[in-house]
Amino acid sequence: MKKGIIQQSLSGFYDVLSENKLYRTRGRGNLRQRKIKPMVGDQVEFDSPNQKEGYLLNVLPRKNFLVRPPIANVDVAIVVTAVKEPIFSSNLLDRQLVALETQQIEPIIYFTKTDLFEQAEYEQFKLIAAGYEAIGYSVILQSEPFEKESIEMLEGLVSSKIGVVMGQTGAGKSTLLNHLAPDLNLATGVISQALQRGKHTTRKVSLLAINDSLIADTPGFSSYETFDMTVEQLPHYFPEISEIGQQCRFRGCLHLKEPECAVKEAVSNGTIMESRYKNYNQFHDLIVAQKPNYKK
Ligand SMILES: Nc1nc2c(ncn2[C@@H]2O[C@H](COP(=O)(O)OP(=O)(O)OP(=O)(O)O)[C@@H](O)[C@H]2O)c(=O)[nH]1
Ligand SMILES: [Zn+2]
Repeated sequence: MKKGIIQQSLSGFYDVLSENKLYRTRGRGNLRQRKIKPMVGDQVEFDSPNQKEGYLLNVLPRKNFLVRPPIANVDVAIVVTAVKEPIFSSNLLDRQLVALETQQIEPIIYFTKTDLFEQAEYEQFKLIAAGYEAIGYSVILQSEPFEKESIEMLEGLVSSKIGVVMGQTGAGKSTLLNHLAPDLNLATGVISQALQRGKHTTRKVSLLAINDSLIADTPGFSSYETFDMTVEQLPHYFPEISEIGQQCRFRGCLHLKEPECAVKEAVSNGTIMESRYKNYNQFHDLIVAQKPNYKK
């Protein structure tokens, strides 16, 4: 029996990376019976009689997983966010950050397309970037497309980790990956050769060996799923609200209409970004609206 990590999944087959070799495996019936659906990033045990193909025997427990993009056991997520084209949406960014917080995945916010800004717009946007940095997130705001400093900073942040690149369609995910690994073709080439198939396609989630990291390239999205959490949980997924909320008068304050709310105070004095608070309120309302269907 061997151990490995699912690198890619396609129509019932799972490509498993194990000691730098790739095996094409299928799930055994016992996985289906146990209603286990293997996903990219899963640590698995498998049998491979002919050193090339095999059977998945077991999926080891996941430390976390994302639904969109579907991937398990991630340490960091590079949230690729265009400042323009597609237009910047703090709402979409905050949704992704909340999803990552629920799974304790460390976000790295990478802002692209700043070159499409006038100088004044760029200066303005710096305030937004600084706002996210103040929350404690790693933020990379490039001034030239994929300049050396930005790429090196990113390399440092993902070093020896399992990561995922996520973001809206057209945000620049593939372009960023190509800059991160100019030898990407080579790396994926090796993998493809072993399986005798063509070049890697980006329509699916798949893990790529980039320097000393494994990074998943994922298809972009244009909308986002509902919130699988309670309104009481939501504040915990906004680190700054969670922290400042400890000073609210009432325990369990949801920072909405309650008096002597430290969070609302922090919004009015500018310590908490207005856009974050607005999005917090909107997510709260969404959770309330979906409550009838909400199952614990
Ligand atoms: N001007 C400018 N264009 C960029 C930048 N980053 C990416 N682009 C362009 O934006 C377009 C979309 O980039 P992709 O890398 O394909 O975007 P993606 O996020 O992978 O998109 P999907 O595959 O649809 O999810 C391409 O034409 C890129 O050349 C940037 O920083 N500045
Ligand atoms: Zn409060």
